[in-house]
Amino acid sequence: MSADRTTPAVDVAGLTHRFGRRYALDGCSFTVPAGAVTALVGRNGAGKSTLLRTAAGLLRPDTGAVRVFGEPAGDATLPRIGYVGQQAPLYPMLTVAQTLTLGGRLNPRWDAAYAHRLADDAELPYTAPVGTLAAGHRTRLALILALAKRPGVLLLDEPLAPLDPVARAEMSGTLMADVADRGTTVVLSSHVVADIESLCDHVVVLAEGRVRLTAEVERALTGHLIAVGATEDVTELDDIVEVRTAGRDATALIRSTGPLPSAGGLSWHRPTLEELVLGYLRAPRPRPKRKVTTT
Ligand SMILES: Nc1ncnc2c1ncn2[C@@H]1O[C@H](COP(=O)(O)OP(=O)(O)OP(=O)(O)O)[C@@H](O)[C@H]1O
Repeated sequence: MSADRTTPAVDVAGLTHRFGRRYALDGCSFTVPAGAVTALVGRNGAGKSTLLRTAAGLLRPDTGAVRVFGEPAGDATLPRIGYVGQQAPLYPMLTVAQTLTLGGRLNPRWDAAYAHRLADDAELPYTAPVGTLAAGHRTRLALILALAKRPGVLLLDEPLAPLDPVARAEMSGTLMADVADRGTTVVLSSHVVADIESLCDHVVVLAEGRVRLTAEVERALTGHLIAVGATEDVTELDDIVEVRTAGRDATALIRSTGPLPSAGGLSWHRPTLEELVLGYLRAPRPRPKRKVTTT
């Protein structure tokens, strides 16, 4: 199944979800283009897992909706979704081989040859019970189950975190190949900017359950500048996302699509992805607009 590139793979509209009185998601809206890799970035507790679970149809939001290829996320979209949560959902008593067999029984579009190729590449021990596997092997098995299901969208919650650097590179390569060969859409959460840099075309930054930035990576980088200089000059600038001071100097992330300025007594450069993401993660929460009352 190739991705339909005219409809967003995932359309998140006004998503709000509370656990008790705490807002895990607070009016999140963004779209995920089909056939691309989108990174969901945010600090601990920002709402990434809640968002991915909602998109997977495993959690019903209080308000708002998620559509997957135009259909409301839920039972009907499950066959098109490969979801791997942080706690890889595997049966510890089953062996690797039995787990792959079960994957084949549960998923109508199961690609057994692909599953075995990926398991061979990962050097997974077929006869070992899953409960005895190292954390990295368990994660790879969970990813293989999701990939061999041949989904249209892969929703991966920190998929690379438990992997060693070699396994990380191998798994990244597998994901990239799946995207290139089959047009699979991938949404993955991560804290590691290097992973995002090497894998992702789009980025969504979440903070306190709200979307702070949603953009194509290249466009986001060319749409911002970093200014460094005397605090009184830097803080005068327009469109500041975030500013940090150190002694009498300050560094600011600024929204600007213009060329690098050469004057003004400041030093300017385009942000790296790390500077951009950190700027949005550290930016103060935008204040709610004041109501204007007329008499
Ligand atoms: N089942 C739950 N019951 C109560 N609160 C929850 C539950 N799941 C998440 N939360 C709360 O919702 C907020 C968002 O959590 P979530 O796990 O989505 O964040 P996250 O960005 O994935 O964090 P991390 O990077 O640490 O995994 C947090 O305040 C968390 O404590």
